[in-house]
Amino acid sequence: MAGHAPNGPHRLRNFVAGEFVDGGTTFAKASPVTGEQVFEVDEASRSTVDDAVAAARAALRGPWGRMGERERAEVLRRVADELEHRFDDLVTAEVADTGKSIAQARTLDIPRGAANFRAFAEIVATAPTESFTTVTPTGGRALNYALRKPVGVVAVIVPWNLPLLLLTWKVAPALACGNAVVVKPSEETPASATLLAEVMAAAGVPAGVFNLVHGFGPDSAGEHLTRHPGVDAITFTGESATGGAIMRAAADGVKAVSFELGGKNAGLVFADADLDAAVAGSVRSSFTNGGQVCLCTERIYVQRPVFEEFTARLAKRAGELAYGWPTDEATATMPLISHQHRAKVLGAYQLARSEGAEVLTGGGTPTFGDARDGGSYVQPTVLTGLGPDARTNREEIFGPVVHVAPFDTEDEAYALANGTEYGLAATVWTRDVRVAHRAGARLDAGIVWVNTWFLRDLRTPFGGVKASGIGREGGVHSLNFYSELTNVCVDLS
Ligand SMILES: NC(=O)c1ccc[n+]([C@@H]2O[C@H](COP(=O)([O-])OP(=O)(O)OC[C@H]3O[C@@H](n4cnc5c(N)ncnc54)[C@H](O)[C@@H]3O)[C@@H](O)[C@H]2O)c1
Ligand SMILES: O=C/C=C/C=C(\O)C(=O)O
Repeated sequence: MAGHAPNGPHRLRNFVAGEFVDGGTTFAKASPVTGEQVFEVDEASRSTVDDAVAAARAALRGPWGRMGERERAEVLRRVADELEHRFDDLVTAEVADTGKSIAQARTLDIPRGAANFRAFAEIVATAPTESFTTVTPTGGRALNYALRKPVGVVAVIVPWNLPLLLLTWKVAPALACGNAVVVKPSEETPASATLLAEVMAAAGVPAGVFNLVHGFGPDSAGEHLTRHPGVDAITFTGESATGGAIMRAAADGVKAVSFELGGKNAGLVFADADLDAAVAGSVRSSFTNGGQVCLCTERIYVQRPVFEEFTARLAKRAGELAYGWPTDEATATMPLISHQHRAKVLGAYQLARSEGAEVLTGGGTPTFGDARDGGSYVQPTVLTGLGPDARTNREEIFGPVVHVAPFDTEDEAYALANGTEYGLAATVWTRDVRVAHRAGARLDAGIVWVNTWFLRDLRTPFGGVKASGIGREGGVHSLNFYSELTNVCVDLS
């Protein structure tokens, strides 16, 4: 990001009321690839968070608050244009923060940023509201219709795995509905969010509509923001335990929350499946982004007649995933986000062994003989041999690891898949259309993919059941969270 004034090389500031501002203290952001510092980040103090919330409130009283839906949609399209204009800078920022491959950042993360703004420009401009004609007690008529109004100041708190994608997935509908936002990206991924602030300014988004505060969770910008009395609603993506902490913080102000949380997602491979597609799809669903996608598969259940073949092929493919620098086009792996997260994932590998798992491939760390040995890499890992009650099969690991086990009947497959506290996504591989539809009905998950994974239509409901979330975002569901409906009842008699 060198040379992009006003941030300057390696220094990432907060963005409040249309200006980049210091935080008082700074923290270091390290590269997951080498462990070396890549950015110095200004941590927002409590008073910076106060200023950001006040700026957002003021913006609601300004021109932004008087714009109609179509005008806001036009602003969103300009933001998308500007994101595309800054495409290469955003790719560089995302790769620097996460160590993900440049090929993935170019094809998934950054294009989805612009797509989120274009999608919600369209959705907000076309979504209808309800209207009912009512018979009054005297036999006359009354007309009811609902008006969408902004919720107000929305706090947006997001994690580090798909930084720009997940941030814009919330900012775009929040702005589409006329809110002002204060966003707090993960302390691990401050860079693309800082560029988004520059994009907002360049696209002519009025000052104060988009504010950015950097920092950590507890006793830092995250907690200051979620406890702030000036915040009207909180939208959060991250771990289920953090969701609990934020819910407690939100309780005092009785703030609306929308939560997209953790997962322990199952893949089901039926014996009639196209096995080539099931293997290739399961490699994607287990190892994309280093397994650091909330939707990633960490448990695969395979119908017994194809269990041996599927498992051998999956393990072979996992062992062949190419290491490389993020800039190498062929790179298919990536480091975990930090040494701390790597310690957690290696602890899970160790736990699996102590529970009696057989390690079919991986299970440790690679060595490179170069600067990457200072990074946070682990080997893609395939495990087998554990029962459904093993902690390895119940607790989210959030790394490139999957456990494979056999099943016999369809009923057993659903019981195994549903046997965790989580319920975000499931992936089903079958050629039987009846099984496909039954799986959709029987799986306790917010999203069921059949013969595919992570295929997204931004109009569809997205979220999790059980510990995987509260509420749905996507399409009109996002509009429902980011706006308040006022029902107007006019007696016509
Ligand atoms: N369901 C989904 O759509 C989805 C998407 C992506 C990631 N995730 C989940 O996110 C997790 C990985 O991300 P992570 O490690 O960054 O999650 P995390 O919960 O540790 O952190 C997420 C964000 O919350 C902030 N935070 C932490 N504690 C806070 C507090 N007490 N108050 C306010 N803010 C606080 C962090 O600084 C960060 O910005 C995994 O569990 C993954 O499944 C879920
Ligand atoms: O890591 C979680 C990925 C979430 C993906 C989305 O929120 C999305 O595709 O909109």
